[in-house]
Formats: sequence, structure tokens, C-alpha cells
Amino acid sequence: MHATRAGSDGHELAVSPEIGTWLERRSGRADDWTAAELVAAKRGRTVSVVIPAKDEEETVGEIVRTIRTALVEAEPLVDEVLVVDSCSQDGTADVAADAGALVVAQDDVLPALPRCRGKGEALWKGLAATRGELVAFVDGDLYDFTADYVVGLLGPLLTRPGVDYVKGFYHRPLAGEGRHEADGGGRVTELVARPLLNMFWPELSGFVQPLAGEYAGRREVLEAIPFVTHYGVEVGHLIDLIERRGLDALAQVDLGTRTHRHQTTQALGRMSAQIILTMLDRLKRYGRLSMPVPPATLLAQFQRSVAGPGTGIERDLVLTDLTLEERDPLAGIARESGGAAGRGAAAAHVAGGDLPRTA
Ligand SMILES: O=c1ccn([C@@H]2O[C@H](COP(=O)(O)OP(=O)(O)O)[C@@H](O)[C@H]2O)c(=O)[nH]1
Ligand SMILES: O=C(O)[C@@H](COP(=O)(O)O)O[C@H]1O[C@H](CO)[C@@H](O)[C@H](O)[C@H]1O
Repeated sequence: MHATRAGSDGHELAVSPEIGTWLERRSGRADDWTAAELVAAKRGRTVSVVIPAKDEEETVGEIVRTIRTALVEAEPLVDEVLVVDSCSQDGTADVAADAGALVVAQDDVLPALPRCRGKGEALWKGLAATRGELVAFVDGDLYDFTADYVVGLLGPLLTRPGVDYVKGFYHRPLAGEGRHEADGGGRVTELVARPLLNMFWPELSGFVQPLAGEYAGRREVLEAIPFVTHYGVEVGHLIDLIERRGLDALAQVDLGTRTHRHQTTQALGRMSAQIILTMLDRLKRYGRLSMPVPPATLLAQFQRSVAGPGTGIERDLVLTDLTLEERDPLAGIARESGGAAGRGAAAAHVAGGDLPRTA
């Protein structure tokens, strides 16, 4: 990969030398390792795979079977596969259990806690309900998942001692409903996350897929950071880790191509707002931006009206509360019992302490 390019006026543009070095030193490919090599490298360490799943009955079973067949039965690389049923309204839990996964309902983990909703909540509860020293997260809506995804994510953690957290990256087609754009996926990444990360955390600019839903980390590192409860969880991780562990503790691995179920544009608008609010919170938390007036947290969107005229503009108003909530680091929670999920109460609080202003 070339880390320099000629600018529009001919002068040379280049990423920083730190990024250039990092790209060489901390980027890999899934086929740099085999499952058998990583089993030999485990040396007694344990591995959990956590799959957050909200209404994923169509895809979660195949993902679980693929992991179990290749990485539990054929090669004992993975020690437990947990699907977190994130308030699904379909057969996700039964499909996952039939495929051989451990399944836990999101709200059944640490039930004494205030209940939260969102992907980050599912991930945090999955971390709390598992015991592996290394934890890999895999989305439950993937159509072309292979066991190499998990092998690639675990490779650096099992063979490069300085690496604490590994993000997958891939080509991301926008596929489905009669459309196919080879690199049209990752819309929030390209339109929101990447531009903002390049502006405010340029040291993260080497990540090909900063919002990738497939990643892995050392438990002690994952339990030391907060988890934003909604879709801000991935960007929150990257920022917290670069601030606390430094770039060299992070790595990325090429997993090939990733095709998944796509959300609507308006759903991605809500996701974008959650990610922007997470980044604004981190800019304030790490002293990179002062904000005398906190951002509003009410998102108003407009949908083609089904109820007929009402708001005077023949559209339905869709309001979403984007208040940023996050789970405290798990490490600060007293363990009530030996079980991973038997942790005591932990605070779920509005990050930053600012009360949401109405729009
Ligand atoms: O409240 C939620 C939202 C999402 N997810 C899961 O998190 C993964 C990624 O979510 P989604 O596919 O909605 O995000 P996208 O990939 O479209 O950005 C999927 O397995 C979802 O089922 C979840 O467990 N709880
Ligand atoms: O990368 C992205 O832009 C979004 C949306 O992807 P698509 O435009 O639907 O392919 O998907 C990611 O973002 C979420 C928020 O971080 C993650 O939770 C998802 O796992 C990831 O797929």
C-alpha cells in the first residue's frame, strides 16, 4: 500500500510516519495463521466468541455452526461460543441454541442492573457472561462468514504479545434488494466515522474499517474500558484504546469480504447521530474540545406519511432520544460469585453527566 499520494496541486500528501510504520507493523491477513498453529500458540489461554444478535434467525445459526465445526470440534481454538439474544422478536435464541451456541438473554445477565438497549449493551453483557482470556466479537447478520474471520482476529493476540485489540477489515459490498455495489457498504464509516476520526484522532486514520463489527481483545483490556450501549460502541472502543493503550497496542487484519444485512438510510442516520455524539463526548472527555453548550440529543426525522396530513407537511415525524449511555468498565465490578455473569451492580450512567436538552 502506498502511504503517499500527489495532491491536486501536485505537492505530495502523506500520512504521518507513525501511521506508515503502524500500517506495516500492525496490519495482517487472516491467512497469516492457521487454526492449528493458533491452537499450539494458546498455551493454556482460553478463547470466547460473543455474537450479539437482535432478530438474526436467518443468519446466526450458520455462523455458530461454522465456528463450532472448524474451531471447536476440528481444532480446539475456541472454548465457548455465546450468542447474546438482544431482545429478539424472532427465533434467534432457538436457532442459535440448535446450532450449538450458549445463549443468554441480554437482560438476564447482571439482572440487578438498570436495563439498557443497544448493540453495545449486548456486547458488554456478552463480555460479562463469558470467561475466555481472549474475546472475539462477531456480528450475527453476516452472509459470508468463515472461520478464518476468527482465526485472523485471534492471530495477533496469540502470537504478538504487544497487541491488545484487533479489528477486522474487508471489502464491503452493498448488496441485496436487487442492488450490488462492490464497495458500497460501510456507509456510516465513509460518510461520518472516517472523516471525523481523521479530523480529531488522525492517529486512527490507518484503520480500514474503524466500525467493523468483527474484532477481538484481551479480556483484561476489554474489561478496563467502558462500553457505549448503542452503535457508538465501536468508535468509543477505538478512541478509548488509543488514548489509554496507544496505537501500537492495536492491530487490524484483512478478512477478505463481508456481506451483511443492511439497514435503512434513516436507521443509519440514527446510527450516525449516536456515533457523532459518542465522538463529541470523547472529545470533551479527553480535553480535545470544550463545549459550553452540550449537543441536543433529540433527533427528529421525517417519514412518508401513513396517517395522512397531521403535521402540516404530510410527513410523519419520527423522534429518537440519542442520550449517550455507557456501561462502566467491568473490571470495577465486584465479582459476587465465580460465574462470569455473577457480577454485582454496575452503574449505567448518562456519559458526561449533561442532561439532554430538547431540540
Ligand atoms: O440492539 C442491538 C442492535 C444490534 N445488535 C446486533 O449487532 C450486530 C450489528 O448490528 P446491525 O446489523 O444492526 O448493524 P450494521 O451492521 O447494520 O451496522 C447484529 O448482529 C445485530 O443483531 C444487537 O445485538 N442489539
Ligand atoms: O460501517 C458502517 O457504516 C455500518 C453500516 O454498514 P452498511 O452501510 O449497512 O454496510 O456498519 C457498521 O457500523 C456499526 C456501528 O459501529 C457496527 O456496529 C456494525 O457492526 C458495522 O457493520
